[in-house]
Parts: sequence; C-alpha cells; structure tokens
Amino acid sequence: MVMRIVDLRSDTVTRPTDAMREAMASAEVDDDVLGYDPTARGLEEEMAKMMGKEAALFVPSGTMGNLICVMVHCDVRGSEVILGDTCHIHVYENGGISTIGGVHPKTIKNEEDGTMDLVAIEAAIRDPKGSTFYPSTRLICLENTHANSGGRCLSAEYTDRVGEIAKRHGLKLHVDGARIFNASVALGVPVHRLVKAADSVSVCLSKGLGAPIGSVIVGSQSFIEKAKTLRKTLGGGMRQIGVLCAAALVALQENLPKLQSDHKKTKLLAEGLNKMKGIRVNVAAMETNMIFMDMEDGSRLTAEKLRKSLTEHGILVIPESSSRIRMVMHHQITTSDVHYTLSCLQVRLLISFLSIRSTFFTDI
Ligand SMILES: Cc1ncc(COP(=O)(O)O)c(C=O)c1O
Ligand SMILES: C[C@@H](O)[C@H](N)C(=O)O
Repeated sequence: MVMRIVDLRSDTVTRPTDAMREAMASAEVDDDVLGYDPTARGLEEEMAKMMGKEAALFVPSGTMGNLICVMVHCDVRGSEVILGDTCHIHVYENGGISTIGGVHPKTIKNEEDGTMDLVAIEAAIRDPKGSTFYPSTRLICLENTHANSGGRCLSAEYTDRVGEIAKRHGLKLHVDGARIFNASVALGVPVHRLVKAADSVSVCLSKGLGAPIGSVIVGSQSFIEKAKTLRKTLGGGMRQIGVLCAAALVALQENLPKLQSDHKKTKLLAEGLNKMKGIRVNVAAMETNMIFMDMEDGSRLTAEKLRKSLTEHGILVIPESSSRIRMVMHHQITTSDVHYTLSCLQVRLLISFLSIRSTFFTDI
C-alpha cells in the first residue's frame, strides 16, 4: 500500500518539478571553469540584479557559500568573525570557517528573534591596540531568516544598524541569506533592501525556492572574482553547471511566488497544533515557514516517540531536542497534507493523554 508522505523535515527535501527536469535536460551548457557556462551566467546576472549587488557566483551549497564569503573577507591570518551562537555557520557547518578558513569565531548570544544585541556586537570588536594578544575582528555575520530561532526575520533597519557598526570599525558584513526570500515575502520588503548594508550574501536556491542543488553568493565585482578563485580552491569549480542553474531559474520563476502560500500553510498548521492538548507552539513567533512544536512540561511523550509515531502515518519530522520537534513548510506540502498532519497528531496526542489517565486510575 503506497503510504501518503508528508515530508516536514526541512525545506531542503523538495524534489525537482517536471519543469525543472525539462529545463535541466535542455539547458545550454559550457565548461564553467574554463569560462562561463551561459546558463550559469544568466542565473548569476539575475541573482545579482535581484539582490542589488554588482556580481554573483553559483556555488554547490550554502555551506560552501558561507565559507567562501568568510574566507574572502578574512583573508589575513589571525582574523576573527563575530557571529551568533546559534547561527548555522557556527552550529551546522562543521566549524569550517576555523578548520578550513583559519578564522576565529567570536560568538554573541542570538536573541529569540534571531538578532544579536547591537551593544554586544560593538563590545565584541577587538581593540586593534591589543593585536599582540588578540585576533583581529574583520567580519560580522548575520542570518536572515534565522533558522534556529524558528525562521525569524531580521528587519532591513536592524541589518542597516549592524552595517553601520561594521563600517564604523572598518569591518565587513556577511548575511547568510539561505532563506532571505522567505524574509522578504514575510516582511513585504524587497530582498535588495534587506541586504543593502551587506558586503556579501549567500542565498540558497535549494531551500524554499525548491531547486535541487546550489546557492548563489553576491557581492562586489572584486569580491566575486576572489570568491571564484576560492571556489576552485575548495573544489567547487564545476563544469557544465547550466544543468543545475537551469533548474534554479525555473525555481525562481515557479516557486518564489509560492513562498507566501508556504507561510499561510505554516500558520494554518501552527494554529491547529496550538489548539491541541499536550503540545505548545509559539504562534506569535512564527514568521515564515518553520514551526517549533514543544511537548508540554511533564509530558511522557518525547519528541522521538512522537516522531516515530508520526512516521507510521507517513509524516516526517526532525526532533530539535528531547522535547521539541521542528516542522518546515515548502511548496510540495498541500493544505490537505496540513489537515492530514493535524488529524494524525490529534489522535496520537489523545492516545497519549488517555493512556496517562488510565495509568492514573489503575494506580489508585
Ligand atoms: C540558515 C542556513 N544557512 C546555510 C545552510 C547551508 O546550506 P546547505 O545545506 O546547502 O549547505 C542552511 C541549511 O542547509 C541553513 O539553514
Ligand atoms: C539542518 C540544516 O543544515 C538545514 N539547513 C535545515 O534547515 O534543514
């Protein structure tokens, strides 16, 4: 029996659409290391224009995009980057900026809304007079939307303020914009305005946009030239990448307009979950396509038990901790999938509630 699958593990799980596959099959290609693959050039020019930057470069992943940007900005030994303690670069990229980039991380607490306190950022900047002992600060990194805070959006004004601090101290600003389009749609602010203050941005094509592979980094012409060299150094120089970029161009056309509906489906799911006994969802903090669902205090139902039980109904989720499950919306989840998920969860939570009650009575 073919089971219904509702894959809420991440927005990285989408499959290429038929239109993407057709575009991949007929893509015009060339050797991108030896020159420019024409389809890659088209995507890079489109992305640079959308982001309001001089140039862009296709890279195999968001992790490599962030690493290249940090390494280009911090090209002097003993460099330090200020970044959030729960940001993706610090938590999920194997410490690559240090192990490969030789860059020292200086973490600052991420607030619940994904920001870092502006005073704390400025206070973390090393005094150049201390260079005998300390690393030298060269870069500040932000993440918009901020994944570990549940997909919260950073405002353009906040990013501008961080940019002003960076400029005041001769530093650069990088934005990990894996889901910058989600922030743009949620805030109703064009992406180029959100990243105006940034010297570089890494944008994932493979998340909410639904492309099968890749990210694009944007910045000044000279920055992108250095990034291109570093991409090759890291083994990211690829040949006929037009096959991948063609899918990304379709994704921009097809799925960018669907992000708003992803957020609506996320809200529908969150509001439904919030009515259920045994779990808690902070609907007010839900701004884009992510939901953190917390088990009620004292619940004997763990995130892992609930994950297993949901999997039996074809609903795939990832526990964030023993008592928290993350659900991420994307264009291949339908409203009917949302209702199906809510009904399965309702039944499972009722069973858990009744089993506690029955234990309680048998214990008397
Ligand atoms: C905020 C954020 N930045 C960067 C990345 C890295 O992207 P990739 O998985 O393509 O390396 C991810 C997720 O994967 C992410 O959620
Ligand atoms: C886990 C993380 O690397 C990935 N970006 C996700 O959000 O699914």
